[in-house]
Amino acid sequence: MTVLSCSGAGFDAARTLARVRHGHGFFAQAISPQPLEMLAGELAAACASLTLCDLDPLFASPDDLTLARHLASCLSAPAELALRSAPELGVRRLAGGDEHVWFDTRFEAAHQLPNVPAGHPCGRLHGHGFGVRIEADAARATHASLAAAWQPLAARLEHRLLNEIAGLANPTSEVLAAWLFAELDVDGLVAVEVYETASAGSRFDGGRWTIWKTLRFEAARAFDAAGRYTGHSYRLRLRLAGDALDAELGWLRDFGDVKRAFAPLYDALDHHLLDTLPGLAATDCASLASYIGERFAMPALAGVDVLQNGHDGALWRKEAACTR
Ligand SMILES: Nc1nc2c(c(=O)[nH]1)N=C([C@H](O)[C@H](O)COP(=O)(O)OP(=O)(O)OP(=O)(O)O)CN2
Repeated sequence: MTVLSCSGAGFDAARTLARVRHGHGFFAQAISPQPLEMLAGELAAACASLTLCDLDPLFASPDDLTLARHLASCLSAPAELALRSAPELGVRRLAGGDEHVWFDTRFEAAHQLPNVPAGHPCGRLHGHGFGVRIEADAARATHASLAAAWQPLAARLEHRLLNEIAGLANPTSEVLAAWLFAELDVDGLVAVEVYETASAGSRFDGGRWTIWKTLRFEAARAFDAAGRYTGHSYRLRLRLAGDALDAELGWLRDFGDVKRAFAPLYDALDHHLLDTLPGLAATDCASLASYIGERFAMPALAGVDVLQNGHDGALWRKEAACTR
């Protein structure tokens, strides 16, 4: 088990790429074993040093990967560094040095889950604006090649009833992510993520699925030696992982089951003073993530993310190497 810190910071800057001069609102996210305050301070300083800069004289080629490498090099511990240069585009540089590009897209479609128990809302014909993230090896794919590879899939999925498509008779997020992984013609494909709703999603990397359910809770804590209080709208992401789906239901575990099983812990956290929670050693995000990870006894639980302000927080992981 391990706990990592996670922090985010943005900067606005100009650059020339493919001879076109333009500007971006970049957003960087770093994940590292450093204490949160140290990671957040170093990332904020690195981003501030690029704020409102012309990047052209600073870098031989101010592309996303070069900037991600630069920001990672400003941190005093090895970190995973993700950089988003547009709402739908970004790169991810893992702590070990692997580099990925990702492209986000969407499609609108209907589906129903035919094997769920009677009365389950997903047994009814309904629909979603499905979010999709395609992530690939940066040495073998580009944002443009990912966007091009998506086009034939978009034509097959957009405004369709997914159950009528070969291979999607039971179109859960997990089945859809694996189907897209098989159907996408992408050199160096690393993973596909599918988001049915803003609060739940699934990732398939060719062998293993991760699913998550995101919840919010509102809580207070004492934040200094004088015992003064502050409060946060915490974002909590519960992650489960496995290398096989339930043969009939086509999922690792119903998102709704994850939420229901978590309800007793949720009730202990939401609208409470965290300092009074029995067994919680400290109220920083790392302590909270560990507390939840150690107490939420759901088989296949792989991770717990606790963010206190949307981008700063801690990631508890059952396996050290896994940040997604
Ligand atoms: N592991 C999976 N569980 C569920 C899937 C799935 O694909 N994989 N799909 C569904 C439904 O299609 C549903 O639309 C989405 O589920 P859920 O997150 O439970 O939906 P809500 O938006 O209603 O959740 P709230 O937390 O109440 O907002 C069900 N499960």
